[in-house]
Amino acid sequence: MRMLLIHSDYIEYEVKDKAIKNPEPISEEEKKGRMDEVLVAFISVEKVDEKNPDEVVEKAINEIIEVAKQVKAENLFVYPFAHLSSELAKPSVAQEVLRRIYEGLKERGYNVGKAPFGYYKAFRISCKGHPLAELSRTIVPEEAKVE
Ligand SMILES: Nc1ncnc2c1ncn2[C@@H]1O[C@H](CO)[C@@H](NC(=O)[C@@H](N)CO)[C@H]1O
Repeated sequence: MRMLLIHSDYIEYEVKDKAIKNPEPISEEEKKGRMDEVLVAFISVEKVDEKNPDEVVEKAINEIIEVAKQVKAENLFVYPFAHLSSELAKPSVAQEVLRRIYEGLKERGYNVGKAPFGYYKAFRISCKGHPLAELSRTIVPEEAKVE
């Protein structure tokens, strides 16, 4: 899994079109969204994550919360983003992994937003620009690590 973490003044998105055959069903109001004072996690779920989805979900949640505490962000935003890797997991696995990360962050008491899965979207973001405002993380299951 590859994550790009951007501490932002705001993130806003607008759904433009379907990008896969069966995108996540969304309501009219979910076609646009905005969140202010937010740590945005752009996430590409990778093929290697299919070896142990449970483990990568847990690790991703912990990594996002660790950065949220460092930058003092109370709002989080999970953004499915298929552009951080050339070894993507299939959409069905990716959608479930992203859903579990979103739910797990909410369960830990954060105010969490998400962008819909499986669409082309326009988005605007305002990065805060401080030294910890732009971070990346790579997460792999233990068994996938080469000795
Ligand atoms: N392995 C994966 N990890 C994360 N997201 C993934 C994915 N496979 C499919 N998606 C979702 O389907 C859209 C088309 O690839 C993706 N859309 C996007 O990435 C938008 N930024 C528009 O390009 C995304 O919603």
